[in-house]
Amino acid sequence: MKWEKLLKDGLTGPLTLVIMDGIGFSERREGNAVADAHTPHLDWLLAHCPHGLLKAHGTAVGLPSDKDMGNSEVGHNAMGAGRIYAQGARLVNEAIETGRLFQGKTWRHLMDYCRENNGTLHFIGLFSDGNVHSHLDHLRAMLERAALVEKIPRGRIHILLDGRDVGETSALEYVDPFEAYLQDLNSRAGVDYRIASGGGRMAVTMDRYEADWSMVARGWETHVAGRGRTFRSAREAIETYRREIPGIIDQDLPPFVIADDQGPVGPIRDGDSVIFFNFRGDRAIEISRAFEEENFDKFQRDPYPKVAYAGMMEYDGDLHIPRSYLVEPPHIEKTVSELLCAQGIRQLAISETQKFGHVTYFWNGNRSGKFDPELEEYVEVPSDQVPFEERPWMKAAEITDRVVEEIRGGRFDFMRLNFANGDMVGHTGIYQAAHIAVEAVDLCLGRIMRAVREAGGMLLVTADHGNAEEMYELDKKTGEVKRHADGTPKAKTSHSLNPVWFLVYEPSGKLQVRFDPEVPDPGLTNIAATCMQILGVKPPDFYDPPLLLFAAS
Ligand SMILES: O=C(O)[C@@H](CO)OP(=O)(O)O
Ligand SMILES: [Mn+2]
Ligand SMILES: [Mn+2]
Repeated sequence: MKWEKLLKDGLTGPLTLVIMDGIGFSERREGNAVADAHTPHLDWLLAHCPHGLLKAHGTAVGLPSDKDMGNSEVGHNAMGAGRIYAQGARLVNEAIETGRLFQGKTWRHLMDYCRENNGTLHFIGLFSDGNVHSHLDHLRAMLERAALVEKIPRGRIHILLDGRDVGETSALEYVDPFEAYLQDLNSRAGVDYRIASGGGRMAVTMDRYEADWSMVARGWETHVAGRGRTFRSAREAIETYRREIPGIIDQDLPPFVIADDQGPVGPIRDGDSVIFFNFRGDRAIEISRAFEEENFDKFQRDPYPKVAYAGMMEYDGDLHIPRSYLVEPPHIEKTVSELLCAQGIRQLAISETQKFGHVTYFWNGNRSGKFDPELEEYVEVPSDQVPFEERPWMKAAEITDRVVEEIRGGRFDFMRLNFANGDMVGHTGIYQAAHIAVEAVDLCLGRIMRAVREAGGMLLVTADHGNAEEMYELDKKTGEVKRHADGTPKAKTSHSLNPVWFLVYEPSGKLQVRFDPEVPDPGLTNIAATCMQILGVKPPDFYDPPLLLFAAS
């Protein structure tokens, strides 16, 4: 029993932290699947328990500006690290602005390799300015450098269409200006740079947590082999697929290969250099492994060209994936799990596949290993392999089964879990499904509340960023809901800028919990110290302060 502090305060059960992925708070009712859903448990907590709102986007989570929405990586990093770290988006900006990116040995090697082999320079990555996984400004800065300064004669760009961090059918708003930009660059620099292949980010290449390797295999066929349905241009591919598959949104667009009279314009061959320009790791690890691992058994790589490969960042600091990268990632040290392990606190982390790495790898500062296998258990419930609007309940019930069992069993002092529903279903843009997703989470919350009450433990409920509470596009200037010509609202598939709840359920009432009004600008980074405080471990001074006060302490 490690809950000495909890016991002293009169608690007899563990501390449980529920992260409702993508369930933020907004006062707006229209398009708000959280406010609209039947959520008696959330409502009860809001009516009877101490609660407050936390900042979960922008500079509060280490992003370049407050115009940047939150996301799972930065949200879980912030929760687990207890303080703000400058995140990938910001670090890449700085590396480009100072020119450091182009002076490093990785960039030099990529340039030399394709120059010496008379090879082509390839870029693969998420093609938008969403700033969650990538930013087009980074791509353009590298293209410019390669063309004008390095004078690499041939460049090929493999574009993963977004529609998940930006408007759901916005692909052409990126493709058209980019084609014009390439044309201008080609004539200014006397080079031949072209879009070579692509596809929706949920159809090819950007799988995560090994949920579906076939996505990466399809990406390999498309970008590397140059095999697949061919089109004259990316625009033609997008327009054709939209016509053929009514209602399709960008993230799901099938793969396409660009070909001219000579055939595919940009398969990847021996002697080429390849840059995967996403800075975020989860969806970049599998394709990086496919390029780098000699012995690779996830799919047949045909062909497997000999190339110089680099990622924008190191995506996994434990496993060192990829071996070469352009920008140092944030070095997140002394995360809360590590500090709690040092005090012998037994911890469970659990989610389903889609968010498993979020409560482990992201929470632990982008590390895939455990700090102390004796004290920690990580549980992954396999996710369904279906479009999530078809099963909006996802694996919430299975996660809850295990959590309830562990609350009763008393094997852990601290448990953290992530419910994927609000986010994964929110990203589909399908309102009815998001509504059901939120209700599924609330139903499970009720079960966890009961278990916590019976065990005499304590429960914290929060989220990593918003999504399901804002399911319609809003006009940036007027704040009004955007509409199609027929008057129906335009679906929004991305995260939001909204804050998230922090709810405290201490059913015994013995702790007399209240929020500390002195805490300035409460945000996700305050959660780590709050958990430590409840568990009786003094948070370090470099953590942002705990949120709560206890009359009993
Ligand atoms: O699906 C993802 O990769 C992102 C959105 O780009 O969502 P989250 O940050 O919630 O994982
Ligand atoms: Mn998330
Ligand atoms: Mn998301």
